[in-house]
Amino acid sequence: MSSSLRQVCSKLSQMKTLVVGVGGITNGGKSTLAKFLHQKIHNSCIIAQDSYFKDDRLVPVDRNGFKQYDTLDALHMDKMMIEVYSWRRDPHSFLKKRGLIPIDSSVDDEVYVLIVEGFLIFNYRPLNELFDKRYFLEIPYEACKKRRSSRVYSPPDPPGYFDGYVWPMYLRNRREMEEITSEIVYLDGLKPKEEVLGVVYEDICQARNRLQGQN
Ligand SMILES: Nc1ncnc2c1ncn2[C@@H]1O[C@H](COP(=O)(O)OP(=O)(O)O)[C@@H](O)[C@H]1O
Ligand SMILES: NC(=O)c1ccc[n+]([C@@H]2O[C@H](COP(=O)(O)O)[C@@H](O)[C@H]2O)c1
Repeated sequence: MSSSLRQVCSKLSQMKTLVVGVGGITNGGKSTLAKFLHQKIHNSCIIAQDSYFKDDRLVPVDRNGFKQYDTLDALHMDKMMIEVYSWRRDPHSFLKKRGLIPIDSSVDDEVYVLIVEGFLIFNYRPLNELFDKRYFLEIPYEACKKRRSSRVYSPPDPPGYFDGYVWPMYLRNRREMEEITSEIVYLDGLKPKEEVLGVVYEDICQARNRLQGQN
């Protein structure tokens, strides 16, 4: 192996990484929390599951005529995993390519933090097994229905979609998630934002400090 290649390999192996999952119910506050963490944590970035929805023409309807958006089949999980693996291979270059750190910066000792955000991130086994920390935001039926009614998706929710499709799918997906994973920190998404964000931030800082202290 050439000495420059050896140097690169050594730098990569020195990089300490933390993969944080921010999952939860629709409108539970996932993207609010993920954005806050990204703003506060140096060397962090977000990969959001929402960016991987398939084109509407590829999403089938169920027997009630509702578009089946709330399943893993509605998402390009293969493409999402390519992004995640790309970060894992070399987080420093990943951040540089996305303009999140200066192009001429060199690898530093700080932990690189990947924040993966989405409503079905813990249901997809190849992704779920990569998390060091898992957070799940939950809010009750009424609050969820209210928040969802003021959000406009593309395509927008048709009449009856929440009760006829979104809520039953939430219950089903949550059951499936709990069958495959147990190490989840549940968060009450009705609590004031500052409180929810503060608790998670402190928890991640502790995990990061522990990692940083390891040689
Ligand atoms: N703790 C909270 N208390 C009250 N409203 C919140 C809280 N967290 C998020 N929200 C609001 O709920 C809506 C959905 O939040 P968002 O972060 O987009 O949810 P998600 O990404 O889970 O769908 C937004 O209007 C947001 O401002
Ligand atoms: N982004 C899209 O293309 C799209 C389209 C239709 C519905 N949705 C909805 O997005 C929800 C998941 O995202 P949130 O957790 O951000 O609400 C799902 O409940 C799904 O019904 C998204």
